[in-house]
Formats: sequence, C-alpha cells, structure tokens
Amino acid sequence: MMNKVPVILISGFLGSGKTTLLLRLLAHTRQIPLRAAVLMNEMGEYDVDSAIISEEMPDVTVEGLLEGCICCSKRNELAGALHTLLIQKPDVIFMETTGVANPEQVLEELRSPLLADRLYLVHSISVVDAVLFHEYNSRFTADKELVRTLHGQLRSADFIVVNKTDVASSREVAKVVKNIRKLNNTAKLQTTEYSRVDLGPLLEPVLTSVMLDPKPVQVFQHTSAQVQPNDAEASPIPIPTKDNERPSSTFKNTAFKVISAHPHNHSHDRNRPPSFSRLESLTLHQYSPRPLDKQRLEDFLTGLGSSLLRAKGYCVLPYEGTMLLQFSGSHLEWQPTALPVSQGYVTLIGEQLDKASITDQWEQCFVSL
Ligand SMILES: Nc1nc2c(ncn2[C@@H]2O[C@H](COP(=O)(O)OP(=O)(O)OP(=O)(O)O)[C@@H](O)[C@H]2O)c(=O)[nH]1
Repeated sequence: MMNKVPVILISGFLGSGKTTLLLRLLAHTRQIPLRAAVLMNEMGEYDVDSAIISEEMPDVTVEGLLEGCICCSKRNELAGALHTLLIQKPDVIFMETTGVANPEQVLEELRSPLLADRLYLVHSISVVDAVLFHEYNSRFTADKELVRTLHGQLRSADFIVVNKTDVASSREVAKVVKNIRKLNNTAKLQTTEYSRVDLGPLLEPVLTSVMLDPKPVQVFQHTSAQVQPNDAEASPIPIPTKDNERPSSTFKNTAFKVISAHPHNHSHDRNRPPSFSRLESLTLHQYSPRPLDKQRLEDFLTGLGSSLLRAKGYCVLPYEGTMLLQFSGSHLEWQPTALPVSQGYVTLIGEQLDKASITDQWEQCFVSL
C-alpha cells in the first residue's frame, strides 16, 4: 500500500447521521494527529455539509461535488476531485456520499486503474436511521432503483452504524438490526446515537499506513487554484476531459465559498440507472429584503408532511442572525453559526414536491417590515 492514500467511504440514506459521524472522525484524526481531507458530495446546489465542516474544522480541506451523485451523474468528476485532494498529501481521505448514492458504484470507480494506483479503501461505512429504516424501505418498494440504492448502502459496508437510537425504541432497533443482517451478516455493526462509534479501531488501518509510509510534513496550500498541476510527488490523476467545468466547491479556512456553475440537472450517466429516481431537490433562496419569520418557516416545512424527506440550509433571521437549519425525520433543528452567510437558502429533498405551492409558501414566510 506504499504511496497509496487510505480512503474511508461514508454512505447512508438522507439525514441518517453521516456528517455527524464525519465530524467525529475529523475531530479524532486531528487529535492523533492525522492530516485528513474530505470529498463531500451533495445533491443540492449548495454545499451545506462542507460549510458545517469548514466552520468546525477550518484546517481540513473539503472538496465538494454538487448537484448530483458521485455514483451516477457526477461519477466522471470523482477522479478530478480526488486528485485535487491528493495534491494536499493527506494521510486519509473521507468521502461522504449523498444520502441517495449507491456506494457500490463508487467502490467500483475506486477500483478502476485510474484511482486504484493512488488510493485504497480501508472502510466502507453505512449509517442507518433506526427510526426511519423500515418506513423508507416500505415506502420506496415500488422504486426499484431506490431500493437497490438502500440495499447497496448496506451490502457494500464493512461497518454499519445503526444511529438515532435515542429516538427509537429498543424493539425498533432490534428489528432494524435483524433486517440489516438479512442483507449483510458480516459487517461489524454498532447501535448508537449521534454517530458515537468506537473511532480507534476504525482508524487503525490509517495509522498503520502512516507508520509504514510517513509523508513529509508540509504546510497546506491555501486554495486549489494555487496548486500547480505538475506538483512534485503527486502524479496527477487524469481528469476526464468531458464536462470539465465541474460544479465543485473547495472550502479552506472559514471562508464560506460556493461555486456552483451547473444548472439544476438530474440527468444521469447514460449507461447507469439513477440512484434516486423518484426524489428531487429544490433550493429556496432568501432573496427578499423582508425579514424571514422563523415560526412561519417551521410551519411551512413541517406542513409539507411526508413529501419532504430532508431540508437543510442557512437562514438569516431577524433576531437570531444566521442559523443552520436541519430537518430530517419530521424533526427540525436550529443551530447558531458564525459563518458569514450574506444570503440564506434552504435545500429541500423530497418526493413529488409541488414547486409552485412550495415557492408560494416560502414567499409567505417573509413578513412586512
Ligand atoms: N435525535 C438524533 N438526531 C441525530 C442523530 N444523529 C444525527 N442527528 C441529527 O440528524 C440531522 C441529520 O444529521 P446529519 O449528520 O447531517 O445526517 P446526514 O446523513 O449527513 O444527512 P444528509 O445531509 O441528508 O446526507 C442533524 O440535525 C443531526 O443533528 C441521533 O443519533 N439522534
């Protein structure tokens, strides 16, 4: 494995706790210390999770691939994004897929000669929402691609995190574990809350790799634009020439920067089925100069019922200032943030979202001055 960088892939359905786990892994790698880099894949046009990481872990380089899944529509951009991270000579790369990505296809890509020469997988982790596991499985039975995706997330894992046990009954958790075992009876499995798992054993292969192949300490580059393509030891992974202007976002330090050049587009790789055939995402922008009413927004989102699976974004509120909004499993959470967000936005992911009605309701959330 000399000269290869270990990769830990984190998958799991929408809102299951992937970013929560990633933040724990990053905090742990920082303590060791190991140099970590992150490839973040988001379905929406804004990179909320990268922003969360950039705020909590400002020294970690995050490369974001937006508006599609690295398992399908963004698959040909994966190598280029990983190359950008490899130039930083990290000890480990964490890859978080979108909640609707099938990691089996990502793993296939990592095994391709292009990437297998530079990277090797140490873990494929799948995070499961203990409360919603059965609901999602029965709800999406008619959608073969989505079922394949949900099963793929479990089948391909060597470590399964059954999360959110604080809000699930022990009977529910036992049933979830039983059903997961029908799909994968070899993976290590841990039930937990807030993705609190034993991080030491997970990172052991990374530590071994660092001891066998120590890399010279170097100061991290400040922006990917400053990195020379023929940079010393990092032999570049050829970036696919097609679709070169990829919508990526690179977060360094605390700057909140999003580059999203592509139109909203869920077209997929022609040869592969989409992983989220029935789901769609929609971003609402806080363009209005009128104040955003928090209660109205909460009522609007919870009122969307089961058609809304996930919402996240940053809202600029008249009293609290900028807040991170998280909605999953009909639970809504606000967290203060110090990120300099000048214009708020909320990305919604759901099924049969009535765009006209949603836009209208969003407008109603702004009150008169
Ligand atoms: N009650 C409860 N909430 C949790 C737990 N783990 C995470 N959450 C919350 O669930 C929401 C989603 O968590 P994330 O870690 O962002 O989930 P994710 O899988 O990255 O979500 P996507 O961005 O949709 O892929 C956040 O509001 C978390 O604070 C848990 O164990 N229990």
